[in-house]
Amino acid sequence: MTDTALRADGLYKVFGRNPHDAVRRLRAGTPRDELDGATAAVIDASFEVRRGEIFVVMGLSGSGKSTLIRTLNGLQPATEGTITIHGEQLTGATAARVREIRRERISMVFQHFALLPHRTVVDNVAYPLELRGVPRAERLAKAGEILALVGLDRWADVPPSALSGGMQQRVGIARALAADTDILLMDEAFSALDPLIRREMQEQLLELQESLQKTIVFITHDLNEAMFLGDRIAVMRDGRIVQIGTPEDILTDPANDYVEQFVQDVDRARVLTASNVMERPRLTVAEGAGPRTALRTMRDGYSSAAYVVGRDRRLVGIVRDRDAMKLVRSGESSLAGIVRPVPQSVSVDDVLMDLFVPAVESPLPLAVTDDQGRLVGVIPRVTLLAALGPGTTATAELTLPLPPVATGEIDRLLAESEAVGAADAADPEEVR
Ligand SMILES: Nc1ncnc2c1ncn2[C@@H]1O[C@H](COP(=O)(O)OP(=O)(O)OP(=O)(O)O)[C@@H](O)[C@H]1O
Repeated sequence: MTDTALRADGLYKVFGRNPHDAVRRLRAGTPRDELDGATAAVIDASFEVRRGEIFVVMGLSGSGKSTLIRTLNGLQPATEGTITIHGEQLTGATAARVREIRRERISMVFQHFALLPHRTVVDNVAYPLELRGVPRAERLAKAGEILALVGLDRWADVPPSALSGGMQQRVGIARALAADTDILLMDEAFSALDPLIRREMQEQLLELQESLQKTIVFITHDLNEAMFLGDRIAVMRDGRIVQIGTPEDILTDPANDYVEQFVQDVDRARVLTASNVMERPRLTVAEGAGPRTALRTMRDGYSSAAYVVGRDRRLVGIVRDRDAMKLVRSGESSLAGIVRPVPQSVSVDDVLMDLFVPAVESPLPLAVTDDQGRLVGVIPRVTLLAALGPGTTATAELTLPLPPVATGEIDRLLAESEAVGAADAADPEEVR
């Protein structure tokens, strides 16, 4: 089994007169708007969607998204090119086989829910199973389970019209899940919902996806939605895919001016993660180092505190300049007694939106750790603000809660302690 659930190669969909001739002309370089009598809705689309991935197709109205999705599920034949679903070619299959592939492999969720008004919620969800001839008791049991999954089990026996828009769309999703196909095609599935409900639905979809691991092709004209949901995003313009990439790729490295203009309005705080903006940690002291080394590091970094890292750069704690000074005064050679717990650290995958509170509460540039607890980066507050992109004007680091001890004072103390022959417990490891 391959890891590719769905793939398109050189796909064209042209409506109107002489579609194959139009494809030939497009290939020869004729602009799309000079194809008299023919509309090229999808032009030379090639991509693959991996199993378990949310692949978003994003573009303005008329860019060809709906046509692409209808071609992918065989509702309308491609003009040229191929579509492969789990290794089987859809393009070129008989109409009967296309219907079978669709039934077994692909479910759709539509913008306007497309529920059956005279059936109860549970019967709507059970409908795809009914089409497959699953006995009533069995399909109702399965539908009930899925309704519980989307939090609608209490509403099983009412007609869809008794539900709010968001709840109706959850029924639509439940129906698609009941079909138990690997691939879900979602066409502007949340676009008809109020913004707050829409946000909730996006979050719920991601939650469901964590456990279900479906292959989802999600169509939207909303870039924020695309960025929030997509593992990868294909940006369409005038029938062509102009860029395919992760949300971070598209935000930080737009392929052309068109994509760049699009991403200007993106809510970066929901897209970029700590790993996208973190810097190399500078203020670190090895766990085995002594208070004098720690003090020098803090003095050189004009900081009142530093991170302490152990073997493999594991984040161990934090030391403060005042505590280190006390140790030096008392002739102590090990840092161990003054290492405090790190008040705030974040993970590489946390989105910027979740970093603000920790950043405000952190006495040092925010520590970023990987899943093994290693210190892999830090985020100064100014970097966090700058990362929010156009319009942010912050130019200086905010003041630390506790200002560092004056360097002159530290210099004096270090000189005095050297004069009496004090030394740190161990040579500090090289910490980069
Ligand atoms: N059945 C059809 N016959 C002729 N032209 C069509 C047909 N369906 C779509 N088109 C044209 O193909 C182009 C792409 O339309 P499509 O609906 O795929 O875009 P879209 O990105 O989904 O836009 P929207 O979000 O408005 O639906 C448009 O120019 C549209 O007019």
